[in-house]
Amino acid sequence: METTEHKELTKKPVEKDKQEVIIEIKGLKKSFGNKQVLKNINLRVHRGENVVVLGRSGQGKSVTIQCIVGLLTPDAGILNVLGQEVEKLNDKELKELRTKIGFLFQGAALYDSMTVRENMEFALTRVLKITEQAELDKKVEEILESVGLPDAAEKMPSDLSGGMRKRIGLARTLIVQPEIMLYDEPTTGLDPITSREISQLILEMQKKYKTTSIIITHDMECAKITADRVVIMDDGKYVAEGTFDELHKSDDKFVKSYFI
Ligand SMILES: Nc1ncnc2c1ncn2[C@@H]1O[C@H](COP(=O)(O)OP(=O)(O)OP(=O)(O)O)[C@@H](O)[C@H]1O
Repeated sequence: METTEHKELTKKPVEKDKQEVIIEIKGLKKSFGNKQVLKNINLRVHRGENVVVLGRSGQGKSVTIQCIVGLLTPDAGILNVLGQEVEKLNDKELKELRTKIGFLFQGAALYDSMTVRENMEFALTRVLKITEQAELDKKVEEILESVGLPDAAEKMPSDLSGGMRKRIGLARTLIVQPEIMLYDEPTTGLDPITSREISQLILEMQKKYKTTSIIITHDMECAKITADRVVIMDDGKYVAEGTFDELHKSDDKFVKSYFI
């Protein structure tokens, strides 16, 4: 397995009041038929912050991030992303906003018929409109180095292990320099050691590329490694919020149940 050693990074507490708000969600509601999934979601994410969202299955964590990128339309509430109200954007503006947001969903979403290099170059030409080969080569080399797979450029996605696919998926997302990263269960399906490496890599990439991230996970080690702040979602609302350590020490029975 190709891996690199990732040194433990220390997290400095984010001085929230001094930081620009990058994502602001107020009173978000969303129903499907007669099922109200989001009842009242309120969240502010500051520049450079990693916010982890915990919650049982089917609580609407993924629905929330789909609303953030305008893939789902909320029934009520305000969603402000990078200073723009998502609901008020036309198709062109929404497309433009999405180029500033990277997604890492459960399947790493690589094109299987393209090599790793072609996957990266495709993203670069499509989003950043880079066409000069020397610049493409430089960016591909740099990002593969960053994710610890400098020799993977000519490989096909089918030749990669699950952990390597996640790294390459992360590289393909980060290569276009998104301001916001949205991770939906980035460590699902990986063994504990690879999961830890991916969590460490998410933290490392946040520091290096200064992205602002929302990370949905059921993996408590991922939460511990990556989170500046953790929110817990239940019954369509965020019911607890704090640093990982604050929530870990909570006396609240419901919050405690996540840390057993
Ligand atoms: N497009 C849709 N149409 C109808 N129902 C949907 C749609 N998207 C999500 N839902 C429903 O909304 C609820 C919340 O789904 P969501 O995927 O956000 O949960 P989650 O908290 O992310 O769960 P998990 O941790 O299992 O991924 C589920 O009951 C799901 O079936």
